[in-house]
Amino acid sequence: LSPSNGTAPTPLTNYLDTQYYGEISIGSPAQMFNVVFDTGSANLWVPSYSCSPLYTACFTHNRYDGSKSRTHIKNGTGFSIQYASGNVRGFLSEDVVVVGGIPVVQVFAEATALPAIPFIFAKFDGVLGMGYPNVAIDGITPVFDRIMSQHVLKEEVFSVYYSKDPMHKPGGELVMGGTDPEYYTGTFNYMGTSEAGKWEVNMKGVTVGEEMLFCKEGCTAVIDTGSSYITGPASSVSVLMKTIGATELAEGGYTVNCDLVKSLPSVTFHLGGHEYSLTEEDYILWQSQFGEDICSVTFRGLDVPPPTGPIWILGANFIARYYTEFDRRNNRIGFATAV
Ligand SMILES: COCCCC[C@@](O)(c1ccccc1-c1ccccc1)[C@@H]1CCCN(C(=O)[C@H]2C[C@@H](N)[C@@H](O)C2)C1
Repeated sequence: LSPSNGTAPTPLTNYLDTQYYGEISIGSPAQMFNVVFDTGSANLWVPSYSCSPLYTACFTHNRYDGSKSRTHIKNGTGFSIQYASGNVRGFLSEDVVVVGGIPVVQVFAEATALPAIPFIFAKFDGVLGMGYPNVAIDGITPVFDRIMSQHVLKEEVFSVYYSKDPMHKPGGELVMGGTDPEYYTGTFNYMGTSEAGKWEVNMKGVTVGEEMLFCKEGCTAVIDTGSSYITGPASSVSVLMKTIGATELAEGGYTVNCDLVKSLPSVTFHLGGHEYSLTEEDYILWQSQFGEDICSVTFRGLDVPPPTGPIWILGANFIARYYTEFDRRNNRIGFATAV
């Protein structure tokens, strides 16, 4: 797998099965950054050298310094992107960005206001949006679109492998231009994206054990490489948690008694005529804190207001089980069993 045969791999790091990120460079000489490759957004931003000292999160991460890059092009337009956790503000710049060995001249944002929560917990520096152009703030052409227009990729697709085992090296892999057979078995099942220009599909239902409990009339599922967990409508997730005997923590997380994990039901997502099941191994995060075992459930309630919502967001814990191909040529998503 190398740029020569039209596919470009980027190894990813897995931090506690909740943060997956890979390295890119910006500028000449190269300034290195760790970024989350996020199908739920479509802009690239990294912390800025001119971030105010008020923002601690800037100083615990790599920062881009335009004055040190001979290929830096000044822009200065204001920028702000909104996440579920709050927004990131800054200004636009342009420079050579290298992803998987492929250089592109890219407009990106230098973040000058980076909220401590949650970014002091981020092991990565910034976010590289892998979403469609119509999701991009300020109409900026996304990185992957710039790479596609160079016609260096064998196929206009990218694929994501997230490992489930923090000791596994690499912790994951992004392949632009194809898939990596080393990380999946069997064939891909494909389904068309539901709405033009978003990495989301129609879901026909969510089954717990043998009973279809949620999304019975159909709903939308977003396949989001930038989310750690699976989120669903708060009411559905609270019923799901009651069904598996989980208790809610203060900050919206859930835990179960580790002794009961073995008997937990599988949760099955009905997508594109196929059933994608997660067992307790896929949705329980077994952590030992201060010598005792904490079994947290990697589901979260999240109410997304209409018309976008109600939606289910299938994040890293789903992708870790189902190797995912994002196909821009055919506007479809493919799943195969990850190894
Ligand atoms: C697989 O690796 C996941 C990376 C972690 C994502 C995340 O857990 C995170 C944790 C710690 C520090 C920062 C961030 C984080 C925050 C914002 C952008 C990117 C990463 C996010 C926490 C808030 C909710 N959430 C999203 O809205 C995410 C949803 C997604 N689409 C993004 O646009 C924002 C996920």
